[in-house]
Amino acid sequence: MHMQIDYSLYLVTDRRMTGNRSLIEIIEESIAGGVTIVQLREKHASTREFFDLAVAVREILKPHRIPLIINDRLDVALACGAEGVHVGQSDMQCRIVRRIVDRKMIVGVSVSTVEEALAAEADGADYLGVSPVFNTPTKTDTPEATGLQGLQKIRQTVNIPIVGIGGIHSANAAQVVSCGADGIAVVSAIMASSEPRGAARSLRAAIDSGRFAPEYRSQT
Ligand SMILES: Cc1ncc(COP(=O)(O)OP(=O)(O)O)c(N)n1
Ligand SMILES: Cc1ncsc1CCOP(=O)(O)O
Ligand SMILES: [Mg+2]
Repeated sequence: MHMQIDYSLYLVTDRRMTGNRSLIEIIEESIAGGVTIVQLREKHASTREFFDLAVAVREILKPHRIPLIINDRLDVALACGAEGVHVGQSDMQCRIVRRIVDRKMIVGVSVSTVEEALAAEADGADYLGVSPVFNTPTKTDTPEATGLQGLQKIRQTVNIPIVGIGGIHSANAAQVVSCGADGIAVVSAIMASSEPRGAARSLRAAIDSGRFAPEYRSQT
């Protein structure tokens, strides 16, 4: 088994949003603001570029004991010594990933329905990315948004940790958490912010307030 993972504030990177800033600097700032887990998401990099970047990101996460998750690519995750890999419904299936790696590797799976959630849990997923909770311009090739109600249904169905992703920012993060999510995963709320440390801090405050706001649960 791997160490206990804190999924509460999950940063998913996107270099299209970094402008002239360095990805490493944004990640470091976001950690100072309270990010607990980082996914390197590179949809256009060459394999070599992806690997080199993964090694560099891993170096900065290590002293903070923050797990690195690699999007889509189990080969890159294994090669750079990342703690985990995240796969979606059109990526390598979780049960096939599990044939290759043991329980030490964190495997996350994107789901948007109760059926997908149950299948991923049975296949050995460590956590689920409920995706997308809200529509988002960051990723448009998605199934219909689950909304808070869909997220809640999935929460009531599976026993593994779940994070909400898609259109989440400091004004709605508390609701997502109060619906039972173990955390929120964000791209633009941190990556597109001119102040990633402050953005992460605001998200952290919202997450913490959501944990103490069970009243949302009965409303959704
Ligand atoms: C935490 C988290 N949840 C969902 C996703 C989406 O994964 P996927 O559906 O495979 O889409 P891409 O990110 O690969 O475009 C995610 N990356 N992370
Ligand atoms: C990677 C991903 N998977 C589902 S929605 C999404 C993008 C989320 O981006 P944002 O946090 O900017 O809405
Ligand atoms: Mg994917």
